[in-house]
Formats: sequence, structure tokens, C-alpha cells
Amino acid sequence: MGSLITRTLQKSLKRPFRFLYWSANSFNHKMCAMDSESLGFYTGRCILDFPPKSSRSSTWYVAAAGFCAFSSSLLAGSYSTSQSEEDSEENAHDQQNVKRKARVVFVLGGPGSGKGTQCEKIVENFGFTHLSAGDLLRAEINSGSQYGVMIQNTIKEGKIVPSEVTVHLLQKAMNGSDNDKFLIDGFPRNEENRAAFEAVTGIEPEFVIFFDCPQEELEKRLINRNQGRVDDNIDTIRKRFKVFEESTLPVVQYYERKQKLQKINGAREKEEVFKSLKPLFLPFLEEELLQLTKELLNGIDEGDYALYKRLCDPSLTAFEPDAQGHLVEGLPFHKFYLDMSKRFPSPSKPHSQVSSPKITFIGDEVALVTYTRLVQSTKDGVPCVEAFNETRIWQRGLDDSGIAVWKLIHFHKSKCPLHRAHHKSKGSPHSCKE
Ligand SMILES: Nc1ncnc2c1ncn2[C@@H]1O[C@H](COP(=O)(O)OP(=O)(O)OP(=O)(O)O)[C@@H](O)[C@H]1O
Ligand SMILES: O=c1ccn([C@@H]2O[C@H](COP(=O)(O)O)[C@@H](O)[C@H]2O)c(=O)[nH]1
Repeated sequence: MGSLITRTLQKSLKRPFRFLYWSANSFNHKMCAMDSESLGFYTGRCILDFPPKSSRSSTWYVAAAGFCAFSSSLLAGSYSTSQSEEDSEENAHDQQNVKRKARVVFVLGGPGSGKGTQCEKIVENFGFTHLSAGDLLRAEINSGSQYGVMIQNTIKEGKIVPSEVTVHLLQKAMNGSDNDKFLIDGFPRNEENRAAFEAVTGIEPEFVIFFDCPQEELEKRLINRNQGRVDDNIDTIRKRFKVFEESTLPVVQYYERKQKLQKINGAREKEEVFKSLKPLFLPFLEEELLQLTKELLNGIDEGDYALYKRLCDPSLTAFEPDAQGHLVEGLPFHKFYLDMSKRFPSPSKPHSQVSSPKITFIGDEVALVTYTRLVQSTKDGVPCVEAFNETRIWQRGLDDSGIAVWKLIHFHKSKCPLHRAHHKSKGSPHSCKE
């Protein structure tokens, strides 16, 4: 029946779609996520009263019209649509906060496999925000939420909290963050979690990390963890292992079939485990450095010294054509040019573009960004273009508030030789300084 409805809708909409709803009648409350790509329904019994019986009487209740395939943004949580007015306001705030599409990495593994430990290291090195589903649920208990008792009992039993609660908490945390890169640790715990998250947020993970570790090792680690957790006792630990095998492993296998799984041997020393993770995250760092370089060039085009100062180390060194073969130290030399371009703006603002970038890391804290910079502008109404070979060296350090930031510590800029054929052809852009 689910597949039939899904197929019919798919046919009429002619596009992939997903949505999430509850079936609520006086006997039961079910949460369903419908996904046209897998042509199926995912259902799970909901132990909460969603929606509250008083608020709607209809049997089928569209809780979150998450036509996520149509929209690339996060949708407000279906959990909160059925809550009090206060929550509705919060929900509206969630929606206002809808930003660029978030990128997500799921981190899975048995209890005690080192998910939290490794996430901390990834955050330090790769600029992700860590969202532990378990921590969010524990914080919800401590906040005095009306669902606190239910969550506490579920955790004590080693069972899985209903998806709408967890997905709402994750979504709220994502919407409240300035970051767009998230490590979601300990989630999705089961197929229903997975389908609900995708249906509500429209987000599929970039990849999924799975820490593989024998149970004897996990048990030893949990018994010794000593963080006062209600579920770190031998009874609950064994229950959690069972739930992991029965409910979470199928999710791991799902992502393996989708070729999104990164299986990591979690039974090694912490540092060894982290070494295996690094190559997975380097592309994110490369992207960050390229973005930073483009931001800097844009600031130079705009004559924005404040931005230049923010991105550069005060003792920046540089070799560049204007310095006529001398090594320039500090920012004043560059400030002069930026201020001039602000004071005497050229008729058309220059526009820099980065071509053929290459990023090389020297250890964890230094990166070289090498590229050709094409600067377009107009001279006497004629479009012209200049090309420079540039190497910029970025170093990561801590700012005054202890946050890791990249600063430019050196650059080398040289003018590219002219392209003869290009600048001879009439009417096409030519070099500005012939
Ligand atoms: N590679 C490792 N070798 C030895 N001990 C480790 C390793 N990784 C983590 N631990 C320790 O094992 C315990 C559990 O680690 P951690 O809390 O990171 O696991 P987890 O997967 O997040 O657990 P849970 O799912 O229960 O939240 C901690 O005390 C941690 O210090
Ligand atoms: O998505 C989730 C995540 C966690 N839970 C419950 O919390 C405990 C502890 O989780 P950790 O990730 O080990 O901190 C887990 O056993 C579940 O009971 C959940 O229901 N859903």
C-alpha cells in the first residue's frame, strides 16, 4: 500500500520526494517517513502522543511537509510543530535560521568504540561541529523537558529514543550553529532514525564512519569509563550491544551498499585510529583553505584592509613585483596599496579569479596554496586581464579566544609572461600593462 501511494505520487510529481507524517488515531501513533527513491515507507511506533490528541482530530496528519528533494534547506522539525506555542516560535526561529545546506558525516560504532574520542580530534583539526545524539538527549533530560523521564528510561534500558525527538534535537542544534559541517555521532541508530533524518532535513551524509571493535574490548572500555553514566553498567552495556547488532548494524550495512561506508579499525591506540581518519577529512581542509584564499583576493579587489588584516599574520613576508625584488615584511606595504585603491578607485573594480589551484600540507599546521590568479579589469573602457603565479603559505594557530584559525604568513607573487596569440587577437581581452 505504501509503495503504491509512493509510486502514484512519484508519477504525478515526476520528481523524487520525501515526506514525514504521523498516523494518529485513538489506538496508536505511528511515525512514517516516505521516500520515493526507495519506494517505501519507514514506520516506527511512537511512544509519545504525537500530535497531541487535542490539537488535531484527523487520522492522517501531515506533520512535516518535508518535500526535501524540492528544497535544499533544512526544514523545521516536525516534533516541534505539534508542541506548545513557545515551541512554535522556536520552530519559526529554526526556519529563519535555514542557511546553506549542511554537510554531514555520520559516526557509528558499537558502544565504547571511540566515537566521542575521535570526534573531538576531528573537530580540533578539521573545523567540524560535533553533535553527539546521546549528549543531546542527556542535555534534554537535564533541561527538565517533559520528555526527560521517557528519555532517561529509554537510555537506562539501552533502547532507542523515538526518531522525532532525536531528529528535532539534531536539527535544532544544526540550525543554531554557524558552521555548515557536522559530525553526527551515535546516530542514526536504526533504519527509522535514518529515514526520518533524511526525510526531515533532506540531507544525505557525505560518508559514514564505522569504528569496528570486538565486544570484549568495548566492554572493558565502558566499565572503565567512569563518567557516571546511567548506562555504563554491565546489564545495560549488554542490552546496548544487542540493540547495536539488531538495529544499528543494518544501517551500517545500508551505507556499505551505498558505498558511503568508511570502516575503521577502532581496536588500536587512539592516535593510530586518528591517523586513519585524517585522509578522509583532508578534502574539507583543502576546500576551507581555497575559500580563505578567494576571500583574501576578493578583499584585495575591494581594497578592504580590515579583512586583509584579519586574515594575515602581522609579520607577513612577501615577494611581489611591486617590491622590486625585495622581501617585504609586515602589513604597512600592502596597506598602502589597499588604501590607494579605496581612495582612487579605478573605473571598474578588478576581479580576481583563481585558476588551477594546488594545495600541499606541511605537517598539520601549514599549507601551501599555489595557483594562477587572473585579474580582470578595464583600462580606458577596454577589458584587460593580467595573470600572476602566486604561492600563499597559511599557518594554523590559536586566536585570542583559543579558537584555531588560519593566517597568511608568506606569499610569493610573480607576473606570468604574456600569451602572444591571445593579446594580438583584436577585440579580445589583453594585458593591462603592455
Ligand atoms: N582507541 C582507544 N583505545 C583505548 N581506549 C579508548 C580508545 N578510544 C576511546 N577509548 C576510551 O574508551 C571509552 C569510551 O570511548 P568513547 O566515549 O569515545 O566511546 P563512544 O563510542 O563515544 O561511546 P558511547 O557510544 O557509549 O558514547 C573512553 O573512556 C575512552 O577514553
Ligand atoms: O540517536 C540516538 C542516540 C542515543 N540514544 C540513546 O542514548 C544512549 C547513549 O547514547 P551514546 O551515543 O552511547 O551516548 C543510547 O544507548 C540510546 O539509549 C538514542 O536513543 N538515539
